[in-house]
Amino acid sequence: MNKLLIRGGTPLDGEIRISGAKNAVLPMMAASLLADSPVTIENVPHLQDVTTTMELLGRMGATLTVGDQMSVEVDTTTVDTLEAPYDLVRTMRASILTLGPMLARFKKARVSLPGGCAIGTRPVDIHLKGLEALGADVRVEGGYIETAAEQLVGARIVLDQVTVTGTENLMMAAVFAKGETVLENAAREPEVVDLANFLNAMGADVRGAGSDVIRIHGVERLQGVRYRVLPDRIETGTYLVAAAMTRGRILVRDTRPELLDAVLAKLEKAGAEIEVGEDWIRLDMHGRRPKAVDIRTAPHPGFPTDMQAQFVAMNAVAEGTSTVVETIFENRFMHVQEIQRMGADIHIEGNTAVIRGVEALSGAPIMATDLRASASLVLAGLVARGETLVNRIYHIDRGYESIEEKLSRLGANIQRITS
Ligand SMILES: CC(=O)N[C@H]1[C@@H](OP(=O)(O)OP(=O)(O)OC[C@H]2O[C@@H](n3ccc(=O)[nH]c3=O)[C@H](O)[C@@H]2O)O[C@H](CO)[C@@H](O)[C@@H]1O
Ligand SMILES: C=C(OP(=O)(O)O)C(=O)O
Repeated sequence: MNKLLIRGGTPLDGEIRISGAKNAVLPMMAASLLADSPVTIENVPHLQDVTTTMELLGRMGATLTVGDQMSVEVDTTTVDTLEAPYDLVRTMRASILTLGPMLARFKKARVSLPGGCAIGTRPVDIHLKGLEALGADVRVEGGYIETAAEQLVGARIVLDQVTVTGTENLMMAAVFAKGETVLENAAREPEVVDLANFLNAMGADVRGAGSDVIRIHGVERLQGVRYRVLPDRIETGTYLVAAAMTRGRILVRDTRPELLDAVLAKLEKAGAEIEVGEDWIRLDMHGRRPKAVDIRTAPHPGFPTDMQAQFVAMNAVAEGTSTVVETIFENRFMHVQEIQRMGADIHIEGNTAVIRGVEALSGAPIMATDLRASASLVLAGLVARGETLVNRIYHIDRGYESIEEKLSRLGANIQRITS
């Protein structure tokens, strides 16, 4: 099993480029099931989740071709198996995103229930209620969601809770529905907007994405397009935090600063000097220790839960005491006990972590439990004295492209150990 060995203590210094967004490319690959001619997605990141999605679409019978410029062509005209099986869904929850498009285009779908994961129970009840509201017959049997509908019909759907993949699934399900579908209390994440733009480029009529009301007018068909996926704002934020907590400086290229307002505001509060251009962000700590910042996660445009763990790691070595409140997932503090093993002073009470910044962490063997928790442990390793060995890094490979190469380019002492 692969591990990362980190020798901490070097301030990061240099520049890197950001990859395409995992959480935008995965729904787009699923949405390619809606097109009746091949779709080409550009700026596809080299991630385990992308490989899993390619395998999933391949098993359905789609033809996938990897092209130049990080592009992937998906031809779903050859699809003959309308199922997302458990062995793939269990490794990647985002497989649930095939449910809406499969139902819309092929009138039926069978998708394994994703189940819980390290960060929480993560039910999909809102996805299923929404499909029923569109007129689908939905049954859960033997761990599988089975759904069918000859013709979906537009409806007004008020989502009980803001859900990103729920919004995306229903948006995709509704593209061929008769009449208008209105999604209220919709997620406003940039990846939802990117998916809507992608669907519209294929010929769909989706309006209002980025606000909490999305209107979808059903159309007859969607055709293939060439589309470039937006940059990954969470990868961007992770490298910025890495630079801030090592008291370093960084230039991040090929990103979109306006997608990170909440994160950049917190980094400035932590003492970082930040400069932005159209597609770049420069952060400089001028060698200073970061100041602790309070965090409360919230749906976009609030502070992203996917950046919470990284800020916990920064606060662990920052000057002062902070509170970090996780409001989206009930169990997203798995990184805390590992960072404590490195000498951090953190107390958890319910959904709140109280963090007293310490001068230094010390390297230790630690265990990654989920994607962003793993990233936070790597960050902690970068500032720790001595060696940190991060185990179970397959979680990191789900969402970070070549993390050790990018960090090495910034001067970090990090290497992958394969065994
Ligand atoms: C592939 C992808 O885009 N993943 C992102 C997506 O996950 P995902 O779309 O799974 O997360 P949701 O936005 O759905 O989850 C938000 C909250 O709603 C709850 N909920 C959701 C659906 C439902 O049917 N019932 C229900 O109760 C969840 O348990 C959670 O407490 O948004 C999360 C929140 O920004 C991010 O952390 C993930 O990185
Ligand atoms: C929780 C995440 O991803 P997923 O929804 O794919 O598990 C994440 O990207 O931090």
